Amino acid sequence: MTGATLQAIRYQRGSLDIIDQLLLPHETLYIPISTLALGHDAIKTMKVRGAPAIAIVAALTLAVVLVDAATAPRLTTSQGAVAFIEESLEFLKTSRPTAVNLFDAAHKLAKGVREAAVSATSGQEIVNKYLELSERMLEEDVKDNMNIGHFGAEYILNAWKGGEDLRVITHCNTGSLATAGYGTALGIIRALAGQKKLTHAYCTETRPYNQGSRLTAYELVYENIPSTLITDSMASALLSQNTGKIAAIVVGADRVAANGDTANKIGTYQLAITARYHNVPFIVAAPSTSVDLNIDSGKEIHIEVRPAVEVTTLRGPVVEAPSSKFKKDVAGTVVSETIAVAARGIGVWNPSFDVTPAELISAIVTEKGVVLKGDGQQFDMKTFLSSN
Ligand SMILES: CSC[C@@H](O)[C@@H](O)C(=O)COP(=O)(O)O
Repeated sequence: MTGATLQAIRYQRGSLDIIDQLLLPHETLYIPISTLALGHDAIKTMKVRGAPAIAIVAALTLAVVLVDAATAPRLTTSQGAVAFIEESLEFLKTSRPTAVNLFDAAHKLAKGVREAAVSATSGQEIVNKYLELSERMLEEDVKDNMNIGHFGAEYILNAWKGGEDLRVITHCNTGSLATAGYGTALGIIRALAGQKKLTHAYCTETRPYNQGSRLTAYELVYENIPSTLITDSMASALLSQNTGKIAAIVVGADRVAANGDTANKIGTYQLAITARYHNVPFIVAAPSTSVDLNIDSGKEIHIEVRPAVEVTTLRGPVVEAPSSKFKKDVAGTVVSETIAVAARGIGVWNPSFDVTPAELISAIVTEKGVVLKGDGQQFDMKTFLSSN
């Protein structure tokens, strides 16, 4: 392990840079996010992605904009500043619909500045409050992930009866690139590897956007964690050929309903089904900011449907080459190559997420601890979160 994890988000007061994840794994390029439009576009086009990272980039985009515009007439009064913050957050919320973290962060930030406005005498006080709240979110996400890593590793090790050879499978990307740092499901893998308890991690390619092969594989290689890439369709074969060696399938979440139903990257549901068939624990790792207590079940989750081009092509730079060899557009921005992999004219369905029923989930690991099913074989996220 290298010790230092990748930093997808670089922030200091007044400036925000993110790794352009569309260029990974071939190019690690930080791009500045200095306006609401750039922040919105970075989330919508998936230059940054992953539920916690989306929320933090949205929150910090507005922090940067507020520092830049601190002397604007609109921000001089506390009411003007609150109105600007609320409008900006509403705009940022339209970037992607499924991960609840964005909505949770926007709600908490708007509530925080509204409360501050009761006694504030200037717009600057409101801006300062916003900066304090949004910067705290960045710090807390890393801490939360480390706790998820700790609790998840402990849960897997306690449940594992298979001896020294402990392997896990993960899906999509839930690591440093998807969060403020360390990661959720990948944080658990990181914690197991750090304790020298992990023999091997398998990551799925995660079509159509390939977060697994492009991002998770990159993080696993970067961290020197013994690992193997499989295509999504190989998971059942892997489980059947490694009976007694796979300790768990560990995934992240974009939204967990009050009953534990979990929306996560498309393909998660079929992994949960195969985990049940092969009697392997299926573990969801997510911060409490991914839990949506406003919805009783996964039926209420809005699933984002993304452009057909993600399915009909393989995106991303196609050759490993120094940045000078990448195509650039007129503005000098690196442009990804695209390879068509489908017959022209075919119809496409591209839901970005699916919902795994709570019934198929063994445990939900949060920063507050591990949520297990009660006597009725059901999760009660509300009771767990209010009592921990
Ligand atoms: C810690 S990230 C958890 C999830 O957000 C992750 O598994 C996922 O589904 C990401 O989807 P993406 O479409 O890449 O934003």
